[in-house]
Amino acid sequence: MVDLIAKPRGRRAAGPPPRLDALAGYLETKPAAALQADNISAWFGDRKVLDRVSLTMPAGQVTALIGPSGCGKSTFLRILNRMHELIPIAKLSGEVRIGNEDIYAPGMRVTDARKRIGMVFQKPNPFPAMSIYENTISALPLTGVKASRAEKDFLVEEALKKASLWDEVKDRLHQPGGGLSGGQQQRLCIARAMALTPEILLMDEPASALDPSSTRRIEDTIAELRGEVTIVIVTHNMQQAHRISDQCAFFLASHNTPGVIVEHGATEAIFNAPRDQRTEDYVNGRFG
Ligand SMILES: Nc1ncnc2c1ncn2[C@@H]1O[C@H](COP(=O)(O)OP(=O)(O)OP(=O)(O)O)[C@@H](O)[C@H]1O
Repeated sequence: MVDLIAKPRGRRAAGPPPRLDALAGYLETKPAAALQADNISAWFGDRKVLDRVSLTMPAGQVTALIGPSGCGKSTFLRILNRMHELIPIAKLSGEVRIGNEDIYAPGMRVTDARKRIGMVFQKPNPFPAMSIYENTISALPLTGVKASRAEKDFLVEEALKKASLWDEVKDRLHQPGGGLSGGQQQRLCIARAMALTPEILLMDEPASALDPSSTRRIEDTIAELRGEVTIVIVTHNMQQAHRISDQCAFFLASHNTPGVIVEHGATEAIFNAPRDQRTEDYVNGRFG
């Protein structure tokens, strides 16, 4: 019997926790992992949209991918969790590693990569008729874990707390996820991703469909998750990139050439002392 209480990770639910034997391997300490992309090129059919992009996304940090529309940010993000390969005409070359593990290695199953790399999309996409509770743990079957009711209760509370949603929904966990506001639905999607205890969380413009106060809640949630999970976020909002990220990568695809990273580095340097004129122009809103 494994007692998980001895090895907590993140914030824990209040009250006496249940024994969590079924979740032992699941909840055990998994520190945030670095993500490394090397020489990533991508195509849709014959059209090359990314050209030899390399980027280190340090463990526990927030990396923002910025750049004008169509320069390949979302494509790059989808390559990081093997979603690109779902598109029939899509191809790619290069390597993506979590720690030392190549997520495209022949032995690595897509589901294994997805368990370690959560994703949140631009439009909140909870299952609308499914309860908040069931939404939160809807990806649990992917893990093969057979959790007891008490274990599920624990996991739901834990994940909703990580997504800063618990206090707002704890009294209506069995109501439909579709009944939440847009911002709450997006935090439910973050909870659903965090319920898989990922090492990496990818976010594709997670606040672009939300009002300013919901956007702020998402940013606060990202700040809370920093350190516990490695976050890679695509955003068009330069103030947001500045507020929430530790480092930025500026993507650009000029004159129908494939997207490249023009410059990357610490967020303060990208905003206050960029090396490339194009970066300076972009972060100051002169194009894009
Ligand atoms: N499914 C697809 N089929 C064909 N081409 C695609 C597909 N998805 C994206 N593209 C093309 O790949 C290029 C990069 O698109 P991508 O969505 O990655 O850019 P982006 O920087 O994320 O843009 P945005 O900021 O507007 O979301 C674009 O030229 C786009 O038209």
